[in-house]
Amino acid sequence: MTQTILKTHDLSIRFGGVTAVDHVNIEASENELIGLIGPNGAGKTTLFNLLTGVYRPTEGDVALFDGQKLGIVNQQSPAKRARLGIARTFQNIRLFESRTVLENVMIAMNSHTRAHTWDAILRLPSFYKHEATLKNEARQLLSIFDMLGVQDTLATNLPYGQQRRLEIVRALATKPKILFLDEPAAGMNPQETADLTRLIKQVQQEFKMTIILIEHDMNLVMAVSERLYVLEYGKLLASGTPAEIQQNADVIRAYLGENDT
Ligand SMILES: Nc1ncnc2c1ncn2[C@@H]1O[C@H](COP(=O)(O)OP(=O)(O)OP(=O)(O)O)[C@@H](O)[C@H]1O
Repeated sequence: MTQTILKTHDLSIRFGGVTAVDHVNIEASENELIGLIGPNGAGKTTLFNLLTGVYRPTEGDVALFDGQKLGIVNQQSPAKRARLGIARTFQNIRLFESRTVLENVMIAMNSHTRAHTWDAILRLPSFYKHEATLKNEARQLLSIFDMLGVQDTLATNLPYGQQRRLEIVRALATKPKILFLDEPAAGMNPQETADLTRLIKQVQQEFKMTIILIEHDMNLVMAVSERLYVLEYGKLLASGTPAEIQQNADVIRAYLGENDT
């Protein structure tokens, strides 16, 4: 039986007069791949910011489970949230540009494993052992993403599509239980998008993690998602399988309305 790993209860946030997320109730199970779609300004990124604890809700909450209730996301510090198993990528790329690809991944791992500061300062044997283990794990991750060949390249010198992939590798490096991807295909060319579609599926299968993604590329989101939630004006408009959503009259109207403007 699949276990619920995340569940929201009447999740809402208001900015002045705008209710950007309005009493949204969603849930995700272990190893499930969920797409979050909706017209521009529907509240998708704001919902992500609530789910990952960046924003505090005006009303409602986000609970995480691991067989039992782990805690309410927005009551935890960012470090505690990472330890609860949440990782995300952002619409705009946030890499350490002047560090190599390998260093970028190792830094992400290190922030998660919390290397012992004194070991590092004193250069104790345990420091070198820790460093070697991290390097090994980082290289394994890069190899899955076909990026071992660029491990010594500075992040800033990578082509755009590879920078986006590196962001996903960095998020995976923290060994999350839930991975949030905010428009991972934004700005990618069709070939890069096709490669990414395969990779997202591969990550879900190999790492057995829950993935929740926002994506405007309908081919990608319909190809990878097992279930979709559709937002409109901050409210949940529909949920269902890709086939159900593609035939949902309310969803078609919401998207056609967007194209009319
Ligand atoms: N910090 C904020 N302050 C005020 N209003 C905000 C803030 N963040 C979002 N909003 C408003 O909330 C609504 C939802 O915005 P959001 O960015 O979440 O939509 P979205 O579905 O992610 O859009 P897009 O697909 O264009 O990225 C919009 O009306 C937006 O202007």
